[in-house]
Amino acid sequence: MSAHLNAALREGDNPELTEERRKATFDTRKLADEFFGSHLARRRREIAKAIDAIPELHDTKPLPFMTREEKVEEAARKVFTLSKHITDIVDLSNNRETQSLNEMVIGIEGMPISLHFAMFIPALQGQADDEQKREWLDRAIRMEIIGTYAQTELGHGTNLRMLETTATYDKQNKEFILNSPTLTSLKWWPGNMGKSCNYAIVVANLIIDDKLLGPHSFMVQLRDENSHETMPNIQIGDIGPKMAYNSSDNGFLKLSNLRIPRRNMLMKHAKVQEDGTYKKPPHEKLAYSAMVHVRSHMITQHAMLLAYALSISTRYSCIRRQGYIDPKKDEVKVIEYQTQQHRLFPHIARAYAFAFAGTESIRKFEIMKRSLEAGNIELIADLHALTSGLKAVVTYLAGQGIEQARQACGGHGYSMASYMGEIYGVGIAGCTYEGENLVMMQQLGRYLIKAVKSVKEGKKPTGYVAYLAHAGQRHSLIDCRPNEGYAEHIRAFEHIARRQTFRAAERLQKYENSGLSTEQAWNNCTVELNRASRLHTRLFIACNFYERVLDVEDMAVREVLEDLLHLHLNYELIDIASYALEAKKIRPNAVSLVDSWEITDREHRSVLGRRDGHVYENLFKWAKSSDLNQNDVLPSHKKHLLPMMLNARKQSKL
Ligand SMILES: CCCCCCCCC/C=C/C(=O)SCCNC(=O)CCNC(=O)[C@H](O)C(C)(C)COP(=O)(O)OP(=O)(O)OC[C@H]1O[C@@H](n2cnc3c(N)ncnc32)[C@H](O)[C@@H]1OP(=O)(O)O
Ligand SMILES: Cc1cc2nc3c(=O)[nH]c(=O)nc-3n(C[C@H](O)[C@H](O)[C@H](O)COP(=O)(O)OP(=O)(O)OC[C@H]3O[C@@H](n4cnc5c(N)ncnc54)[C@H](O)[C@@H]3O)c2cc1C
Repeated sequence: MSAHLNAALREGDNPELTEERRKATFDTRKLADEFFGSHLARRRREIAKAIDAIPELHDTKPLPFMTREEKVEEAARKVFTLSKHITDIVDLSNNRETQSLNEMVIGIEGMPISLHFAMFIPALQGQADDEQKREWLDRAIRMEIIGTYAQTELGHGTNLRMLETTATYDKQNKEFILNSPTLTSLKWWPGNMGKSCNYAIVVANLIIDDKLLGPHSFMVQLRDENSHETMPNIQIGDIGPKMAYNSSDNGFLKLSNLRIPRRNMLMKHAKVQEDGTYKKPPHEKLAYSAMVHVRSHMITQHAMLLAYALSISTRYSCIRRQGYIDPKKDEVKVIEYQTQQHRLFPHIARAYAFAFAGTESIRKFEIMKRSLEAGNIELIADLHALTSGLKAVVTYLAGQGIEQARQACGGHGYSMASYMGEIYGVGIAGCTYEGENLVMMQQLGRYLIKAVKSVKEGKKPTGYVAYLAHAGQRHSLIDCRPNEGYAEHIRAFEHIARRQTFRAAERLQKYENSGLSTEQAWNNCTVELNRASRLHTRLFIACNFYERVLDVEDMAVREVLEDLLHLHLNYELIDIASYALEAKKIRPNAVSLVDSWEITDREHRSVLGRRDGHVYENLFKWAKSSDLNQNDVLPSHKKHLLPMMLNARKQSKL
């Protein structure tokens, strides 16, 4: 078959999909280059090819058929196999390459070293001093040790000021005594802490001479490096099955006056001298750096989860024929229904918008990290505000999009053969971890209120809040391209976001003037404030999408991205209205838009989303491979239900 715009075109595919792919108006590889960045797009193809050639990296059976224990073992088996090949396949220092490898081989259900790479190593990089990096970071990168990040407790996850785990400095012995004083102080949730990790960075309240100094990070050995048995003064275990992520052993940890050397407190920022002298960090929140790191990387990850769901659903919508538009003709592909298009296409636009926003948030994080290395803490507040809002808005909207994509698949979308249940379960976990969304929105709310206050003092706001300036001084976020198409949409968006932020600020001021305490006044308007934070963040996403599209050189790719941008801006602005015209324009490119994500069957693990479109025959094959079908009569049936029925028949004959 001649080289085609849609690189997914293959001999032998379901003709329904082939027909769709022939409609492509752009080169899907060029769009993949825009979505991932050309380097990562190329590397993902190379990684996928490398994995194809290593059978022991493939799923031994579909994950949904595995028990929890089998899942944990399968993930561990693959991690072990990967450790023998990983340096031939990826650049270990490239977070997005390792993330792609992880998602293609292990999948999204978690694995014994996900927290190791997601938080343990970043926390060491951000908070260990040079000597501590030499002692632990190098070993962690070589995977000689496996770590996690243990901050959340049974009783507290959001309110870090109230964490109960204590780290009391014993000057005499130059040691910290770590203790879980209450049941609610048990560390609870940390990924891979139950069974897999042998180290953890434990966040505990530092106490020196009875003075409480707040949360600090401590390196704690959980298990013997050789026997992997639990260390003395430690009780540890798995917290049990979750809604999803069940290849991960999220754990609990009880510390009983465990003694660790003074040098086990991470001392890049805050320090404790041998005599107990405490040196404050240059910024109190530097200890929170690992969370900001994950939040800045979650945006692209959740854009990818949304892309998984939409790839599955859009391809399936083009092979599924159901019902008629013209009763005199054949049953139509469900993608032809306006309602199906409005269910999918705005979320396809969002997946691109979120991916572009995510690239920007990672870029901003790297800039902040470099300026921090140079001793400059100025960018911390801006990045915290940006990543708090993006993490909350993108995880929530991506979750909504995944669920719409599932529903668009009808009954088969509800089968785990679609894999949608897992994608959704992992997607919405992001609404909770790394800071519950409504709480993170309030962090951005604080930032916006401060911006309004400075505008009212006559100062000119800059950066992402420039649009809050008074008319006349007003700066639009798209000032560098004021007259391009859609600029009016952006200005309308800025107007709505500005109005909401000032409305929330005025309401806060009114409550404060009425004599309410700051906290009470704040609580009374958090709904308005969160609305302002949501609009501010969605404005950022829209502006970033606008800028990215206008930078695209390939005209065919730029045209389809402009179609998506137009749909996105209208959808965002009206929020619920549908735009048939735009949807029609996108319709011919629907499959090619999702093919451009180049998500392999191995990666999305969905029978419905198969690239070749051969769904029904494979759905039946999938069902037949269920464990439950291995015996004609289930052993458990023989043990329980059969005797029950035989007894019932005996009884009825008496
Ligand atoms: C799919 C693949 C998956 C890939 C795998 C991913 C796996 C991930 C697994 C999950 C891991 C976890 O969940 S780890 C645990 C995650 N936990 C969390 O995120 C906890 C969330 N809670 C918090 O972060 C905090 O409690 C927070 C809500 C910010 C409130 O903290 P405080 O009370 O200390 O601070 P506040 O009083 O609110 O604010 C005081 C000032 O500090 C600033 N401030 C607060 N936090 C800041 C920060 N991080 N950086 C900079 N500045 C900060 C505020 O802006 C204020 O500035 P001013 O306004 O100027 O005063
Ligand atoms: C899959 C998964 C993996 C995780 N992995 C880790 C890990 O590796 N390491 C780790 O340390 N933790 C981990 N966590 C824990 C996670 O970080 C916390 O669950 C999260 O921070 C939320 O805190 P919480 O559970 O205390 O929720 P809560 O704060 O109890 O939330 C309950 C409700 O209270 C509301 N609420 C709380 N405070 C406020 C407020 N100030 N204003 C308004 N509303 C408020 C919330 O919005 C929410 O609606 C993980 C969690 C999950 C689900």
